[in-house]
Amino acid sequence: MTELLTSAQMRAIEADAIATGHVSGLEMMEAAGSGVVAAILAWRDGRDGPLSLHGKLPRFFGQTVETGASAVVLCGPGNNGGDGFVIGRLLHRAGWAVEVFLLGDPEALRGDARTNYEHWLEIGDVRPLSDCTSDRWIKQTLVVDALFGTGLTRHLPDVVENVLMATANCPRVAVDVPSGLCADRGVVLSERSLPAAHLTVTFHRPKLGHLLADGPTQCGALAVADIGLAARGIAPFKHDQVVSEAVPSDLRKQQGHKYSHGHALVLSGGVGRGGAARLAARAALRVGAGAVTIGCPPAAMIENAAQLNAIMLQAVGDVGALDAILDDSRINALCVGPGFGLSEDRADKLHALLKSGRAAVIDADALTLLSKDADLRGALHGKCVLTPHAGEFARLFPDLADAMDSTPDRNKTEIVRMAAADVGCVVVFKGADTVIADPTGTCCVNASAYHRAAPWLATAGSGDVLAGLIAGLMARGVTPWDAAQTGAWLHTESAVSFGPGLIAEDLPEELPNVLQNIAS
Ligand SMILES: NC(=O)C1=CN([C@@H]2O[C@H](COP(=O)(O)OP(=O)(O)OC[C@H]3O[C@@H](n4cnc5c(N)ncnc54)[C@H](O)[C@@H]3O)[C@@H](O)[C@H]2O)[C@@H](O)CC1
Ligand SMILES: [K+]
Repeated sequence: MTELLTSAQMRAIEADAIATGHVSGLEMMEAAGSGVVAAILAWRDGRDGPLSLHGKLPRFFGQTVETGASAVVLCGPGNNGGDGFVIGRLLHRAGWAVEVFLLGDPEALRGDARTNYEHWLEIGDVRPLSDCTSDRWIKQTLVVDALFGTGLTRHLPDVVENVLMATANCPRVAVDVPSGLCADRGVVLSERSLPAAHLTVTFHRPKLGHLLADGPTQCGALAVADIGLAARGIAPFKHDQVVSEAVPSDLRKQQGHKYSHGHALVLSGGVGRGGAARLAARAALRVGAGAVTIGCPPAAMIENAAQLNAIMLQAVGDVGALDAILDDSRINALCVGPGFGLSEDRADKLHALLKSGRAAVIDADALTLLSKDADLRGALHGKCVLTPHAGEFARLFPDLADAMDSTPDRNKTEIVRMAAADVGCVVVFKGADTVIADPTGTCCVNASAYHRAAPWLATAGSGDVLAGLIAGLMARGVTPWDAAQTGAWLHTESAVSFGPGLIAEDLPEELPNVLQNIAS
């Protein structure tokens, strides 16, 4: 499990390591610079570097050893700039021609950044960033972006934006965070569309901003370098302060008959609206629920019967009929929302499902019903999992959605934690950066990014499959939290494994390959 840190947490870890004498700031800065240079050399030489790399790097297209390697290092006024001076020195030692530019007054440099600035002055000079004009970049020199890291607090100055725009055609390495990207929220603090880095090398742990929102696009590929803190992990943070990357539960099946693996009931909409529920039901069955039943209005029985084999079918006329089905105590997980409809009788049925107290995935139309009806919302309980996309989230939690868009220090993970605490159950806020939280503050991110990027997952019916996966896992007895996290993880893995051209029907069919890979 990898933890994702905020800037403040990274600063606290560094300060604690320094205060306890574990490592000095100067040693960390040297290790940071050396980690970046190791990654640059590996990229240039087309070999696997010493750092594990997330995502794909393009072939290095700058100058080579044979043609003479050159780099321009852009340094900022803080410790990110300090890393830049180390990188300049180490690249120079490796035989590169290096030019260094600095934003701001050299006299204002402090601490370890100042020490490394002075070391660099023994090698070469430092010119003002404003001297960087665009005609310098036609040589395809490697650009090292050490302007701002985790200390970025406001929009970029014009001079920085101009230089970043002028580097658009150059191979570019970002130190810790691409300058302009907020390390906590993954949003770009600039009105302009800044060119992305090809490679970002961060330190100790990825930051939230590397995975959220625009982070993956801006970072290019991501590498993580140790700076002497590996043994210190992420202490001293409590579980409700730490965000992890999503990981799957152990999905091996024990021996048993079908009902010992649970029975999921998926509610479907009326005639011509059953596809979404069928997708969810198929995913629930593929992920290992022992039995799956679709409950549909009587008029939709023929349509569904014509499409289903292993999935069972029951007519659900009114709420009384639903209650009768729910009398079967073997039904232990519910999925409601995909193609469900919004009429009044649907709200009554949703109420009956919630009243049964069973594990339940609430998706799509069921979320819209919830957002309109306080009684329904009040019937949510700890075994529910809500799976809103951005629009549904904004309808359910309008104040939180506003705060995420307008409050600089609120990121998606904090917002989803607050939503989960509000409704008292697990919330899965879907997107390329899916964030999952439970009411106790446990939180993880399942990012379809870097080596797990699957843009083809944005396809009709993909959300229905996710709802079915989570319901199927809960039928198997997996807790709502683990089912949400594992379902999201499997959803991405199936999409990555299938590749481009994917449609929602392919996701459940790809699942056996994914399950067999994680079991081996
Ligand atoms: N001991 C440490 O703290 C270590 C820090 N490291 C590096 O240090 C970085 C963090 O250093 P800092 O906290 O100094 O932060 P930064 O170097 O990211 O930037 C902070 C400086 O930029 C100014 N600033 C922020 N936003 C601005 C804007 N939009 N326009 C103009 N000025 C702006 C701040 O006032 C401050 O002077 C990390 O990203 C990492 O690269 C590494 O060297 C590892 C060790
Ligand atoms: K940077």
